Amino acid sequence: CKFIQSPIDFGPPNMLQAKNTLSLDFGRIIFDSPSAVLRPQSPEDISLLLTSLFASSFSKVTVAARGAGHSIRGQAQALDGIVIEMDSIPSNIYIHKRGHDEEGFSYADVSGGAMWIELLEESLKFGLSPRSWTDYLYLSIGGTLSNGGISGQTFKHGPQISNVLQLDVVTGKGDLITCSPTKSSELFYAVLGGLGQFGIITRARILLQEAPQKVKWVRAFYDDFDAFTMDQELLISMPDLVDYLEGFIIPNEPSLLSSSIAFPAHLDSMPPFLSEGGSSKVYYCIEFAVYDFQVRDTNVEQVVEKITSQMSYKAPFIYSVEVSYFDFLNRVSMEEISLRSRGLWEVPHPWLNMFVPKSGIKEFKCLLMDNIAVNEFEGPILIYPLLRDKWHTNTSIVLPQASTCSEEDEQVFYIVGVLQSTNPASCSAQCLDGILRRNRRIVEAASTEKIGAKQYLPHHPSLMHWHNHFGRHWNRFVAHKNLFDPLGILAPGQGIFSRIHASTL
Ligand SMILES: Cc1cc2nc3c(=O)[nH]c(=O)nc-3n(C[C@H](O)[C@H](O)[C@H](O)COP(=O)(O)OP(=O)(O)OC[C@H]3O[C@@H](n4cnc5c(N)ncnc54)[C@H](O)[C@@H]3O)c2cc1C
Repeated sequence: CKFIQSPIDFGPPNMLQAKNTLSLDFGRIIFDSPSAVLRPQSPEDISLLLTSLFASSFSKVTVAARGAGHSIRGQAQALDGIVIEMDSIPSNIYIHKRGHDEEGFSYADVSGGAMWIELLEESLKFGLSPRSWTDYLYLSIGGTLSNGGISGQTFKHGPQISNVLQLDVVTGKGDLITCSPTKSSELFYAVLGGLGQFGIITRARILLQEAPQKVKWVRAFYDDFDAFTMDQELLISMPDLVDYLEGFIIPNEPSLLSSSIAFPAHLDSMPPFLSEGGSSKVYYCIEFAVYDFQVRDTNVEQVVEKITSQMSYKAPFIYSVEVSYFDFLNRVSMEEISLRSRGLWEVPHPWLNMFVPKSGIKEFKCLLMDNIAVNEFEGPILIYPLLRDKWHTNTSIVLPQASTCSEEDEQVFYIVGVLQSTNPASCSAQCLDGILRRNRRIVEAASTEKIGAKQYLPHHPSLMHWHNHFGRHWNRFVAHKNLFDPLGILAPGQGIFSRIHASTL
């Protein structure tokens, strides 16, 4: 890249000509090109840029922080604006291991642009690890904290945004602020799950725990949805025994095989996907794990036996393997390698993720299955329960409102991830557009009071839809925008707020 004249005449020095890759993301659906890219060397570079833009009366330049660019709908893009490549700031991982007679926690200080895989590798050197994960580790710290960060540990430890002790943030005014639950707490909670709207995370302090050596990883199959969800809810009621819980809908055999690449068990005696009458059958799979700390006096086999003896899976279809903790957490990278080798990684991904109240999960499943072509569906469909009290209500993330039922039922809601890939060889632009329209129909139908679902990693077509998405939290979200990024400079790719001139304030 060559240095070019920056779109503002007083910006920091590392402003470069935008590269084509900056208009690309994992979704490959939106391709908005910026005018320039900033590769900061420090948070101060970011602060200088935003201070300059904020002070400029007539600038309409927007700024998007880009972590790993694994968004689906252009959320880290900035049309004609500036993209900040967060990985250009050194990862600077500092691990604090709590001493035996010391109060407090072990934690890691890490740059916002570092990837979770880097943090895992570094913390393991100290026998430590973050508690809460995403399934895929090549995502940036700042990117997932701007959304939520969920995986099979979330029922036990909460999402990644519940496992942060402190943040350094550059606001849309250019102020560089250290915040925590007790210091500048409004900014701290606003930024967590805040879709990049209030500030750029340049450093995060992440809670760590002792890392296990090994993991016992179990998969059990069901052909009955009620039995499947009942067992999932049973497992999340046993956090002393279970360390991780997820689940899948398996629409067809290739879907099972492609989601089993990292699971080194022989699945040769799988249940048949065609019923005797010739119609296709759908299965459900619970995936749970028990961590093996080895040094502790626990027999992991006995723990697994205690759990499985209470489950109602379709016998004999249960499989278990033992893998290292690192391989378990990094399991999706094996799928990435396989998909890349078949040219199926860098393809459009019309993904849809929804939080669904327990009271509406069966109806949502029927809505989904009525709308997808079961035989042709490519990619996993994740579905697993989460517990509401593991999420701080002050953060910006939107959870579903439970409409009816008892207090106990309101505690549980599900994440459903429809993680579809489309192969351009068999799915044209028109076909992709059809899937996006279908997803929108599902969102509309599931957002009614009857199901009461909310999108995770949301994308909405209009301000009115965003208003509905946030519901009773909309006013708080707008108030935070006015406080921390009043000119609407940050994260334009989310499509929530418009950029305004300082002169119109
Ligand atoms: C293969 C794959 C697997 C995934 N698995 C999971 C999963 O298991 N659980 C889960 O919760 N999510 C998952 N995701 C979704 C993922 O968490 C989000 O897409 C996340 O935003 C990706 O992080 P990123 O670094 O790529 O963010 P980007 O796409 O770079 O950015 C996302 C948004 O955050 C903003 N942003 C980026 N960095 C910062 C920062 N430092 N400060 C403030 N704002 C910032 C951007 O401007 C943008 O608006 C997965 C995505 C993929 C592609």
